[in-house]
Amino acid sequence: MQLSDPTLLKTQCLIDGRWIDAAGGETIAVRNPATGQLIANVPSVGSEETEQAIAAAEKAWPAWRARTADERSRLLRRWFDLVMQHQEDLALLMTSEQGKPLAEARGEIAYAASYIEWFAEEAKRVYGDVLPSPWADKRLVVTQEPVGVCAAITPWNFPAAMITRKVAPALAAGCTMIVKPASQTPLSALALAELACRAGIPAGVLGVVTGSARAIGGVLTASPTVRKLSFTGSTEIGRVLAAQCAPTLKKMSLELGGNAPFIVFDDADLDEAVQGAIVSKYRNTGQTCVCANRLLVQDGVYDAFAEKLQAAVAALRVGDGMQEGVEQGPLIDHSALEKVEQLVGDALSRGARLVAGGARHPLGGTFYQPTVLADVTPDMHVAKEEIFGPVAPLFRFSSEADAIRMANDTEFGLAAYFYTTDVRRVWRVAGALAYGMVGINSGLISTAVAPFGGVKQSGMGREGSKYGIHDYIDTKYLCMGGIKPDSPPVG
Ligand SMILES: NC(=O)C1=CN([C@@H]2O[C@H](COP(=O)(O)OP(=O)(O)OC[C@H]3O[C@@H](n4cnc5c(N)ncnc54)[C@H](OP(=O)(O)O)[C@@H]3O)[C@@H](O)[C@H]2O)C=CC1
Ligand SMILES: O=C(O)CCCC(=O)O
Repeated sequence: MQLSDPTLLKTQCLIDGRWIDAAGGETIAVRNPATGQLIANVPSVGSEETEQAIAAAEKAWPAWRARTADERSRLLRRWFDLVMQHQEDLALLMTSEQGKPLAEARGEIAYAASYIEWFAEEAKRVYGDVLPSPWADKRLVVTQEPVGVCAAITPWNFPAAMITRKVAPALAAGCTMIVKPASQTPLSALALAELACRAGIPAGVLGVVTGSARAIGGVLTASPTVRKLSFTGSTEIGRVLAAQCAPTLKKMSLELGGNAPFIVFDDADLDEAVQGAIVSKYRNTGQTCVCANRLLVQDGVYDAFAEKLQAAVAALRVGDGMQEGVEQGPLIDHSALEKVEQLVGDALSRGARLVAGGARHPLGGTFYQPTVLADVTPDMHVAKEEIFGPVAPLFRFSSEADAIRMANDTEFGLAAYFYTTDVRRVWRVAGALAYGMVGINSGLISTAVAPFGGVKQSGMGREGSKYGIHDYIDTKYLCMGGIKPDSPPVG
């Protein structure tokens, strides 16, 4: 990996504006999932360093919140500019540690930067309110205040965007934040932090700690100083963190697992639906929480859709993401590969039919062939579990009511998609789907301007959009008495 700016390869944690190693010198190895090669070692810090990061964030908070929204906005804007100036280096770092194709990594850097830009703008739009008073001698005012010291725990599948989607609104609102990135992809987080420092974000306002998830997570969740935790990852760990945050009653944003239905009705434009399915299912080699997990296809177009999808999947180029033209990288690690293998094996053993792929890729390592399974039924594990791999299971349905029942038959409620050309059906189905986000004739829904988040076991809170900053704000009510009865009324 040849970076134009080699100083972006940071291998230390950021605490109180200083780059530090673990007190005991322990490290975590970061490897390229496409080659298995060691890229770098980063510190494996524990509770002591995490306490220091919290103390630094607490110390930095009063001055940071006291800055005007415009000042915070300008610093964020400078950070955005630097991220975009270093897009290529950041993309190279990401592909090296995460495996996604370079074109997707470049796209993720622009996507990550868009959250910084968006919240730099939103920083100036956190409005209070004046309420009509029920008392002649009192004025009622509502102010919006930063919640304080925040923490973020982020996953490996979007090593940059999941960080900026949390840090940018937190900093815009006047909070400080400590980030614990996934151990498999810390380099993107550290490079972003380096650029935040260069942008002039003051010491302590942003901290990054890498290391033992349990130790760091334990301290962040137990600390009464940390007033909010934002987590993206598995539902299983989300529940653990929610329990750990309960004693200190922190605010929480949880962006957890999904089991997205992708419904194709008889009246859909099939070519558009296939294109949408490729984007939704195979983006990041199927490793996103909004990836289509169950493709529900109506009787009348089932065979035609399967055939077209098979052809599109056969054209996908698998390989090392560093190679130009590659569209499918490796899975993140061997346990992800084994999970995908087990899910496919279970489906085939219960009567699913193989349409494409269905095995490890000849490239070896953690590469898996883009796969399509037909005749999949609700008793198979793929119907219930988040696949997190390049496997598209096709289910058959006959009526709209069946499709809605099958789509909602899951504990998850993050994203859903459907394809139809009937405008009345659009409104009926969109209203009936129990999901936080619905793509209609679109397989790609993510953007910084829209609220991202789920219902049911997919979590709580919204990220991005005008709503995203509210997760970092406390509403305060001021009741001002003693106003002379002849003062002019307000509100
Ligand atoms: N919603 C989403 O976007 C994601 C969903 N997933 C789902 O989860 C499955 C497993 O992936 P996995 O990476 O293990 O996801 P996890 O939920 O285990 O990891 C996500 C983040 O949580 C951290 N973490 C793990 N355990 C703890 C803990 N006890 N306390 C505090 N932090 C913790 C991880 O740290 P560390 O890396 O150090 O372990 C990482 O930073 C995937 O197959 C997929 O189904 C996974 C990633 C993202
Ligand atoms: O999988 C995730 O949790 C990240 C969501 C990616 C997106 O914003 O589309």
